[in-house]
Amino acid sequence: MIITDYISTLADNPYFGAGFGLFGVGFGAALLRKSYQTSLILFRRHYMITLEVPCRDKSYQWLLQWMTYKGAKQTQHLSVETSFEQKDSGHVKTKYDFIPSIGTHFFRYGRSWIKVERTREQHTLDLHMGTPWETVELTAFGRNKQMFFEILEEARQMALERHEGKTIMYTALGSEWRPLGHPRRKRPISSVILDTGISDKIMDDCQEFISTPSWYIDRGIPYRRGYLLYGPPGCGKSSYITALAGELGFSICVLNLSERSLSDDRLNHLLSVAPQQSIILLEDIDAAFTSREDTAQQKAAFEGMNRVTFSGLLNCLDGVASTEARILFMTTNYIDRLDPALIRPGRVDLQEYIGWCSRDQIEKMYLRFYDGENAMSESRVFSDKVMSFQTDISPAQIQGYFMLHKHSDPKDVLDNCEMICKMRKKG
Ligand SMILES: Nc1ncnc2c1ncn2[C@@H]1O[C@H](COP(=O)(O)OP(=O)(O)OP(=O)(O)O)[C@@H](O)[C@H]1O
Repeated sequence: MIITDYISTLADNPYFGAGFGLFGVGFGAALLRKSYQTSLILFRRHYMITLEVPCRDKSYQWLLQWMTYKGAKQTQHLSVETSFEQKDSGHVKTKYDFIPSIGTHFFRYGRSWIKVERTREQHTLDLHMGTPWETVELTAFGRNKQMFFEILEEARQMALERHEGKTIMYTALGSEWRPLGHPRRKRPISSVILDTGISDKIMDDCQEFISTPSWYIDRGIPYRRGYLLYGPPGCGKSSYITALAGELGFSICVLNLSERSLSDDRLNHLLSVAPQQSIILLEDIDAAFTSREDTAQQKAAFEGMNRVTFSGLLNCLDGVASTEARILFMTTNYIDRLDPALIRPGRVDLQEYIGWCSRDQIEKMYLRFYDGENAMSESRVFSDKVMSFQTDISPAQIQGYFMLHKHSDPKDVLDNCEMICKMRKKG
């Protein structure tokens, strides 16, 4: 009784009525907001698709390029990426690419709209690169993931087309491979003139290796092949490997074993994450390690120079078998300084001496540089003269000499041959 009296007095109280009304409005608004949020979440969950691409992923760079070409026209908020491109004429051109900046952008892709959110974490670093952590998130209506596959594939194709006819050189940065400068134009294999049969022998071996993965896998043999090119400087070891990579459509990952920050673990990691279809190149391998039979004094000179140990390197070379072809090239000027363990079969499967010019090489080099009507006979005279010096001549010396006589008469070229001996051994 007392309670009903109390309620009826409250109902008559205008302040209470107004308060209750306000409470009702607030409650209603909160309910509306909550249900709006819930339905938004449900809508996003069931009717929208999202793709997050972190900067560590391989497709991140492709996607940025894709956004540069597809999206930059459709947004007004841009950041710039400056690059230099060398033309065939040698002229260097500066290029500015506009990438949609950090923030939210809307692009049209086919008939759909996509929201592209590029974010950069101020407090998180990509520890390997030392750069701020970035992600790109794509959001679209619908449930069809196919669109994202198409975008990634388009971005990948775009990246491949940019590199068509080029050889990409990679260098190790932290625990990752990063392109070193711009992709270079492929060097024609015919421009590197080695002694008869050597070029074909290496090329055939590589091609045979690449085309027979199942042969290795069926027999439980690790699917990798090691090559050693040795010989005096300036005879074409590096040039040949570059040309070979171009011919095979491979990129080149150059590793400097003398680098101080390279540890056994990092080397192992780098070898296992090398880009697909790439040649790993360890140049001047003798500079990093000497033969174990060398004197203690010599050993001491190398100890502490870097953190890759000899046994660490051997382990890395023997590393985990992968289904991806691994082609590793080593070069040295001094094969006798190498430890036999480093070049035993399995680590080095094919070794070739790339030596001083033979008569045949000299003639072929002449014909590559001069193509007058008497070039054939001139090339023979030229090679006779060079051979008569009875001294070791490298192709780099011959190339250096021809460069001095770019526009000279053949007669001048033949008459001044002695200059070749004065050229530095490596051009
Ligand atoms: N066999 C060759 N045919 C054509 N050009 C060559 C040849 N050998 C060397 N050259 C030229 O000489 C220069 C030096 O050659 P390269 O660096 O390939 O020699 P290398 O044997 O790797 O020397 P190093 O042992 O010092 O590294 C290049 O410009 C290259 O074009």
